[in-house]
Amino acid sequence: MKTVPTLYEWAGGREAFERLTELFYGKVLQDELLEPVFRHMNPEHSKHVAHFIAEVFGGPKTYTEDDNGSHAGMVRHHLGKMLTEAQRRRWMALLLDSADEIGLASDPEFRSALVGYLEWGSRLAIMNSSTADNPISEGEPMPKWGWGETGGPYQP
Ligand code: HEM
Repeated sequence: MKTVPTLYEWAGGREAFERLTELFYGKVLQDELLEPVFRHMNPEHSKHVAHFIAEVFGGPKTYTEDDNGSHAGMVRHHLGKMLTEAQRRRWMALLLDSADEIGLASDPEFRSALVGYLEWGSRLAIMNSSTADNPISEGEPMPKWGWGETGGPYQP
């Protein structure tokens, strides 16, 4: 039986995600729509986001174990930020430009999974940014993303 690699393995592991977010947040700070919301980001921000996505994609538990993060903690960073759809679209565009520029795997299957995850996560980030109440409780597991489908319609 063939073993299916995780998205994390396919992408090239931790280093690939760290390169991706490093380039991306450099672009963000040059962008007129996004710079105002990221101006005061933590110096570890880029690494934390890389580790979050890597863990969701089946990599090691770096975000939850070494960075002291959690799913609820990640969501908390977005609460009350009042992010807009225009900012989300720019965020997506710059992240996908960065993926191309670092030469991240560009096969249709990987990119479909990557874009699917980023669309899902970025839309939730915008929704969460318009409330003060965290919809995710402490202790809830990290999301998991693989090669397949999301598995059902949106449930509020
Ligand atoms: C898949 C989508 C996303 C993921 C996985 C994600 C992940 C994260 C993580 C892990 C943090 C905490 C970083 C830290 O510990 O320093 C964070 C913070 C933040 N994110 Fe996101 N995010 C996503 C989408 C977005 C989008 C679309 C926006 C805005 C357009 C956004 C805006 C922010 C802001 C403003 C912060 C706080 C920055 C600060 O510390 O000042 N995020 N995000």
